[in-house]
Amino acid sequence: MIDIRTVPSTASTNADMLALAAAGAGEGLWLRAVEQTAGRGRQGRAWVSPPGNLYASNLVRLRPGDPNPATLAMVAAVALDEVLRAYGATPTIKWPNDLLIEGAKLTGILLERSGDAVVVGIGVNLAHSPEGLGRAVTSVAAQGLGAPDPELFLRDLAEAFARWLAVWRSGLEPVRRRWLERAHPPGTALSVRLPDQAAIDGLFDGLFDGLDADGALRLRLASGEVQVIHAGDVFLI
Ligand SMILES: O=C(O)CCCC[C@@H]1SC[C@@H]2NC(=O)N[C@@H]21
Repeated sequence: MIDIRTVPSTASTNADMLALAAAGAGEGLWLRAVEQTAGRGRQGRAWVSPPGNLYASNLVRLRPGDPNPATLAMVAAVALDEVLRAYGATPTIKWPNDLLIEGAKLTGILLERSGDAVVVGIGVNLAHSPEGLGRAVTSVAAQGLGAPDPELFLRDLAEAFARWLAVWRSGLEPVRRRWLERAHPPGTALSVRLPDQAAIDGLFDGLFDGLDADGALRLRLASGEVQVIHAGDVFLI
């Protein structure tokens, strides 16, 4: 059952949802904050969170036989893509889980796990595109579409997420197929930075070669070899 709670301000809805999960909250709970004072991004980065954009976290309780929990980011991405299209935007998905418009970042997805609880945190630039990520950013409003009401947007997103979650539970493949339909095409030039940036081989350039069956990125290197990448930052080049 979908249950949406809204608070005016908090440090991070992901942190709050992890605490709620530890206290026994059930699947389907969403927490939205009008603003966050310590929003969390991927790989330890901050997520600047002024009022006007969507900041929300959702709780999934893993069940035996569920696909790889990391692929819940794909569930979030295809649900977000569907709702954004209903609002008139035409994003492109970039691995692992960014939605972009003309190369500029529109959304962020952060998964955090504790035992059988996976918190799916979602930020969507509805009204503003906060700078400081070191990359191009955009918002729905900047696309000339008007800024959607975050609460109404979240209701649509919660419904789409629940539907795609049920699909995911029947197997990853339909989610993977929709993800690929909405992603940049095969052959797109990508640059990948692995999480351990100090590693001597931490940067790969190559061509997008789809996803493997588990949702990992396939990158075709200049040598022709395909590198399968499970975690990292990906840039369009
Ligand atoms: O770096 C990214 O791309 C992921 C950003 C995720 C931000 C969202 S906003 C709601 C939830 N609460 C957080 O603290 N982070 C996520």
